[in-house]
Amino acid sequence: MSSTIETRVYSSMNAHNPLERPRLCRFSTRNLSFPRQSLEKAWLASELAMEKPRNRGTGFKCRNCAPGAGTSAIRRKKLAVFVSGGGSNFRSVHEASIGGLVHGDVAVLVTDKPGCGGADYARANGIPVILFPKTKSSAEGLSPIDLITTLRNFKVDFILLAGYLKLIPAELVQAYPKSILNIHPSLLPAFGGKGFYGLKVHRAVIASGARYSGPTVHFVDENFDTGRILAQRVVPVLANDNAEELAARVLHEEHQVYVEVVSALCEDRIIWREDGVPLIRSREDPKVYT
Ligand SMILES: Nc1nc2c(c(=O)[nH]1)N[C@@H](CN(C=O)c1ccc(C(=O)N[C@@H](CCC(=O)O)C(=O)O)cc1)CN2
Ligand SMILES: NCC(=O)N[C@@H]1O[C@H](COP(=O)([O-])[O-])[C@@H](O)[C@H]1O
Repeated sequence: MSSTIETRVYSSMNAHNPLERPRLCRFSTRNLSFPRQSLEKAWLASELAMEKPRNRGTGFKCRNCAPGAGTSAIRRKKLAVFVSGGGSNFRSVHEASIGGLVHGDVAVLVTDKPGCGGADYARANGIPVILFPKTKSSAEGLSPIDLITTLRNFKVDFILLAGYLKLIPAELVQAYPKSILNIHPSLLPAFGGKGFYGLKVHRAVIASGARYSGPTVHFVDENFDTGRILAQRVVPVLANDNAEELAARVLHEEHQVYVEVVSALCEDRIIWREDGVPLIRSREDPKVYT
């Protein structure tokens, strides 16, 4: 069996231009820590995504559209989720998608750790897994431009970072304006930025004497954790908390708030205030924003 997979990569602008000659990409399957089939599946799904857009019924009937707008079908969105670890937030969003709480589908999982729990969950659920970024140790990873092309081929609308530990490059941020979210386990802008991830965040919160903490969902810009804040939840920091206990309390809230935010995102209920602050329009009462 060849140790190379060749596939076509179209420019992100003309994915369907029959006249465009696609670039030939070769992916070595040697030393792949995840089965060759995953990569083939990713490219096959990518090809299928280009040729046969999935038709998932007539679309979502919006019960709470602005008065006079009547019911209008809202297109079901396509999501890419980026993980580096266990993937419990990814799992929460995926389960909400299957359960009907999120009007979207996870089209692809992107990771820098192909052996992580999130990647295992994706493979077990038939979701293509893509390795990003390309590094010295993982030559099979995609370059930013190839990742963008692949996401376009999957028709991805929104990117959700969920415990992804690498800096998203400016090219990707610019290719998906106001369309990349991240969940961070502290009340930003406190305890964010380079070096603040996982238990390190909770250790810093406890050491600071802060009495409250909680998750922040924010839009992603070119820097770590400086994008516009969209949602937060608050939990108490107890006097005898250790980092693991606080992490578990915050993570429970993360699973709730990320599903609520992604649900709003997929139902086009995010609006931008004139000062640039994003707000979520209530599904129950369109006059209420949080
Ligand atoms: N362009 C952006 N990329 C990413 C953002 C972002 O807001 N903008 N958020 C992070 C997620 N994150 C916090 O929510 C975060 C992740 C990782 C780090 C960090 O310091 N990473 C280390 C490397 C860790 C590793 O590879 O094991 C580092 O860069 O030195 C800070 C914050 C995801 N990307
Ligand atoms: N700064 C980024 C960061 O620390 N993200 C955090 O990593 C964990 C991933 O858990 P999960 O893999 O079970 O979703 C979550 O607590 C998330 O907030």
